[in-house]
Amino acid sequence: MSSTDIHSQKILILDFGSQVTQLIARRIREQSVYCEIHPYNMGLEKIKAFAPQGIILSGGPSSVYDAEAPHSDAGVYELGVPVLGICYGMQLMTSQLGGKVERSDKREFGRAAMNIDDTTDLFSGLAGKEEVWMSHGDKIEQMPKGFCAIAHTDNTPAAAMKDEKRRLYAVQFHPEVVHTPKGAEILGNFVFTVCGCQPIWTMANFIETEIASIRERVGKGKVICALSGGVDSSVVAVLLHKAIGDQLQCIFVNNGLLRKGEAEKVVNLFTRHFKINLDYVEASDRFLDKLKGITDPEQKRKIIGNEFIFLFEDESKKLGEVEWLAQGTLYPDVIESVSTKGPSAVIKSHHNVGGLPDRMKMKLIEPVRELFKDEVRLLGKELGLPDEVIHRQPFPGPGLAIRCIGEISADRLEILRESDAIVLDEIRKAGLYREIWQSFAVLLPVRSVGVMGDARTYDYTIALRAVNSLDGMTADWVKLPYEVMGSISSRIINEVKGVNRVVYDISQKPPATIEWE
Ligand SMILES: Nc1ncnc2c1ncn2[C@@H]1O[C@H](COP(=O)(O)OP(=O)(O)OP(=O)(O)O)[C@@H](O)[C@H]1O
Ligand SMILES: O=c1[nH]c(=O)c2[nH+]cn([C@@H]3O[C@H](COP(=O)(O)O)[C@@H](O)[C@H]3O)c2[nH]1
Ligand SMILES: NC(=O)CC[C@H](N)C(=O)O
Ligand SMILES: [Mg+2]
Repeated sequence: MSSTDIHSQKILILDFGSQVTQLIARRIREQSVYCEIHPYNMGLEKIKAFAPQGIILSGGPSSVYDAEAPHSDAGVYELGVPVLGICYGMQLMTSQLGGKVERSDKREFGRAAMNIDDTTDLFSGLAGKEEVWMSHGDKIEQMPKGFCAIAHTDNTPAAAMKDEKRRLYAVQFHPEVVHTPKGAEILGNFVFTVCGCQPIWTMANFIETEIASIRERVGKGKVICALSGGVDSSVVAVLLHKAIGDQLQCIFVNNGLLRKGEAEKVVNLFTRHFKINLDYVEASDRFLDKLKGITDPEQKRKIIGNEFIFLFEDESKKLGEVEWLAQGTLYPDVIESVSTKGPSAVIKSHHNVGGLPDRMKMKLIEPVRELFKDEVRLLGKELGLPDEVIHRQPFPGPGLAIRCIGEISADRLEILRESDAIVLDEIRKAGLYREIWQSFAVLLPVRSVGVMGDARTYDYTIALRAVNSLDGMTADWVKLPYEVMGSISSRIINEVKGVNRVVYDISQKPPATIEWE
């Protein structure tokens, strides 16, 4: 093991269903302290076993006085570990420790000016007045015994409170959102000053620890990694290669649904630059044959997902006994599967190599399952991956199939692939590529009339989609400059045979989704 055990210090966040709980984790990790989010009802024994240096109770939509209000084990206040309650977390702490919470007649939503009455610990280094973000309709009517207010607003006499002896702290505002400019400092004060953590959770330490743990688990065994050239699987591949060298076998599948030039780029980078064992599997016909005549989006997704599985089974048989499968599972995937919100409706079956291990009976290696996307990007940088890969916009596993609305054929895919290349080229030229979460073309089955060189055309329509998002869960369309839209449109219509019209998709997610299928 490495000299610094990066998990020796950690903060536990108990989630009460706030939309911004993930941001608490982000703000703490950014300060090089490890933390994990768990559901609010995590048992006390489990909490003790986790051995956190501090516990944070998140916000949430409920009111503590409701019959159904979520409660965590009140034993958390007796562990001798500092606790910070945020919004609902403050209200819960108040009610569990004998104070009073009531519905307020003056709700506070948005920015508020907060007067700080005590700058010794939680607000150390802050001015007398700071801007904070409030979002609550309940208020602390009476603080529990032992507590004193350490900040107030015009509306809220106890905007923050503490019981210094028991090291219990609470804030009514949200320090985790950017609209609280000093929020990160406040969380830093809690983590460093109150909990006594050290900033040891760095990417360099992370790599060292992961490499040691991968070596220990895998021994002399072989590992297969499905590599798409996207950030997640690329980072996993390079990390594994550092740990176990030639015991790693990557598999890259050309399913005929890739973007222009993609296959060449991926193969080049990994075989020439990183010298990683890479099986390039040309499977375009196999996928496109199965997709012939299929127009239903879910059917397309299922066919592609299944075909990936069959193909990996075939490939792994060729490699003999392979015990391990590496995946690029990220932390949001993990959090979502344990969220307090309960099972959500299936909107789309995301093609998922996650279906693979059960059937193949392989054991999983998921080195980035603790990380957020931008942390994976930092890791990629630390591992020496080129910027081009690190900042690549996400590309879905089913690829162009779910952007080719209606029937998929080699001809229609070619129209889409060429149009997509133009979109990305123009977006890059305008210097917008990195600022945008995803930008791409969608080929519609709609044909319309045009006139080109005095002749009538009856051709397809391309929809242009560009969205910004933090995590793909919600998204907004990008206000692209008119000139950029103009040049994309005229280049596609002029250069791609079969298209005579370009439209721009101006829908948000929700209610729309990012991909059209
Ligand atoms: N063409 C492919 N060949 C081999 N594996 C693939 C291919 N496409 C997808 N996969 C596998 O499916 C996983 C999920 O794809 P996903 O798009 O979510 O992640 P990614 O491609 O690694 O990163 P990004 O989200 O940035 O595109 C990948 O990590 C990879 O293991
Ligand atoms: O690996 C993937 N396999 C899939 O089947 C898949 N479907 C959507 N996406 C990506 O997920 C994000 C959200 O997409 P939607 O708003 O369309 O659901 C966006 O970033 C999409 O590109 C996928 N990624
Ligand atoms: N953001 C929150 O945690 C809100 C908590 C509580 N429901 C209130 O409105 O006061
Ligand atoms: Mg991808």
